[in-house]
Amino acid sequence: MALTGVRVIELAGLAPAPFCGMILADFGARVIRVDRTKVAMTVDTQARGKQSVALNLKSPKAVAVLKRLCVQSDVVLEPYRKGVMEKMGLGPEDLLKENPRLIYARLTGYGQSGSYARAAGHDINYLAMSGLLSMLGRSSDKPYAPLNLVADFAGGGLMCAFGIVLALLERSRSGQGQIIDASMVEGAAYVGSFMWKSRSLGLWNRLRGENMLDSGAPFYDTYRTSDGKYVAVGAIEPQFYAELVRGLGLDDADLPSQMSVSDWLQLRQTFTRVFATKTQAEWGRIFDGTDACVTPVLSLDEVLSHPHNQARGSFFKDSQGEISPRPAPILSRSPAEACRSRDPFIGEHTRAVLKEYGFEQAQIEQLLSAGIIECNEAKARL
Ligand SMILES: C[C@H](CCC[C@H](C)C(=O)SCCNC(=O)CCNC(=O)[C@H](O)C(C)(C)COP(=O)(O)OP(=O)(O)OC[C@H]1O[C@@H](n2cnc3c(N)ncnc32)[C@H](O)[C@@H]1OP(=O)(O)O)[C@H]1CC[C@H]2[C@@H]3[C@H](O)C[C@@H]4C[C@H](O)CC[C@]4(C)[C@H]3C[C@H](O)[C@]12C
Repeated sequence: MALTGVRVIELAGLAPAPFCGMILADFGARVIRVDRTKVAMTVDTQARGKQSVALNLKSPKAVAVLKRLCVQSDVVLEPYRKGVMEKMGLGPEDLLKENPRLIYARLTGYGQSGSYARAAGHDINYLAMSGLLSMLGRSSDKPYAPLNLVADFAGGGLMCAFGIVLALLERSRSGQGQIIDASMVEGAAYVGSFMWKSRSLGLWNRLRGENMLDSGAPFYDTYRTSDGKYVAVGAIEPQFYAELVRGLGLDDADLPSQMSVSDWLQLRQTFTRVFATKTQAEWGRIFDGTDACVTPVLSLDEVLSHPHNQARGSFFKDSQGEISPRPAPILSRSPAEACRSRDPFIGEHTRAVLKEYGFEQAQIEQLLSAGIIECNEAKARL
C-alpha cells in the first residue's frame, strides 16, 4: 500500500483527527492511537486498522513514554487546543529537535495563531468562520450545517491527511520533517474555493437557497416519490434537462424556459406533482441509462445493494456486519485495503507497542503497576 512503513502516533481526538488517522491506516500506515486510561470505551468510531496504547498523560512518566514513541515515528497527529502539547513538553520544537525527520500535524479548528487559536469550537463554528455556512440553507430559512461533513471531515481530517502526505513526499527529497498547522476554518474554506472563484459567473448573486446550485433551481433539487422516498435531480445542461423533461412525460413546449428564474417556482410545482406519481424504483426504471441526471436518494443501508455500487464494491461489510465506504480513491498498483476486523480495545496494544519501541519487560510492568499505562490484551482475547 502507498503508506506502508509510515509510523503514525495519533493522539485520541473527537472526529477530524480520528478520520485523518483512519485514512492513513487504510492506505497502509501503521497508526498507533494514544488513548486515556480509565475510560470505559472510546468515542473514536474511525478506528479502523489502528492500534491502541493507553497512557495517563497527567503523569510525567507517561509523557516520557509518549515522547519516546513520537521521536521514533514518522508522524505525530495531535488534535488538542493550542498549547496543550507544549505544556507537556511535547511541542513540535521539542520533538523535532530529537527527530528532525518528524512530521508534526496539528489539527485544530482555528489554527495555531490568531485571536481564536485557544477557543473551544466544533464543526459548525469553523464552518461559520469559513464563510460557507452563510450560503447553506433553504430559501427564507436560517443557515444549516450539512451534518459535520465540511469542516470536521473535508476541511479537517482529509485536508490534514493531504498535508501529511505532502510532507512525507517532501521529506523524501529533503530528509527534513516539518510542522503542519491544519485549521478547519481554512481547510473548509479551501475546499469551498469554487464559491469565491465562481462569484464572477453570477452563480451566487441571489439570496441563499435561490441560486442554481443551492436548491433554488427546480432542475437541481430533490423530489419526493409516491412511496415516500426521494430522487435527486441534477439536470443542469440543456441536453440533460431535455432528457429530464422527456422522462417526466412532459412537453417542453408547455413549460417555461429552463433558465427563466422567475418561472422556477411554477416549474418546481410541476416537477413536484409529477415525481409524486411514481415510486423511486419506477423512476429508476425510466431514468437509469439516460443522461437526465436523476438518481435515487439512497439511505446508508441501501447503498450496499445498489447495482452500480455493488459492481464496484464501493461499500463493504466488516467482520462486525457494519457497512462502510471503501477507501477512495482507488490506486491501480497500490490500492488501500481497509482492515475488516474489529476496532481495537483501549490499551489493547500497549504492551506490544512499548516492547517494539524498545521498552524492557520490567519497565512495562512498573509503568503498569503505577497506573501510568493500561494494558487490555486480556479483554481482546475474551
Ligand atoms: C460524536 C461527537 C463528536 C462530535 C464532533 C464535533 C461536531 C466536532 O466538531 S469535533 C471537532 C472539535 N474541535 C477540534 O477538534 C479542534 C481542536 N481541539 C479543540 O479545540 C479542543 O480539543 C476541544 C474544544 C475539542 C476540546 O477541548 P478540551 O478542553 O476538552 O480539551 P483540550 O483543551 O484540547 O485539552 C485536552 C486535555 O486532555 C488531556 N489529555 C489528552 N490525552 C490524555 C491522556 N491520554 N491522558 C490524560 N490526559 C489527556 C490533555 O493533557 C489536556 O489536558 P489539559 O486541559 O489539562 O491541558 C462526540 C462528542 C461527545 C461524545 C459523547 C460523550 O463523550 C459522552 C458519551 C461517552 C461514551 O463513551 C460514548 C457515548 C457518548 C454520548 C459520546 C458520543 C459521541 O462520541 C460524542 C457525542
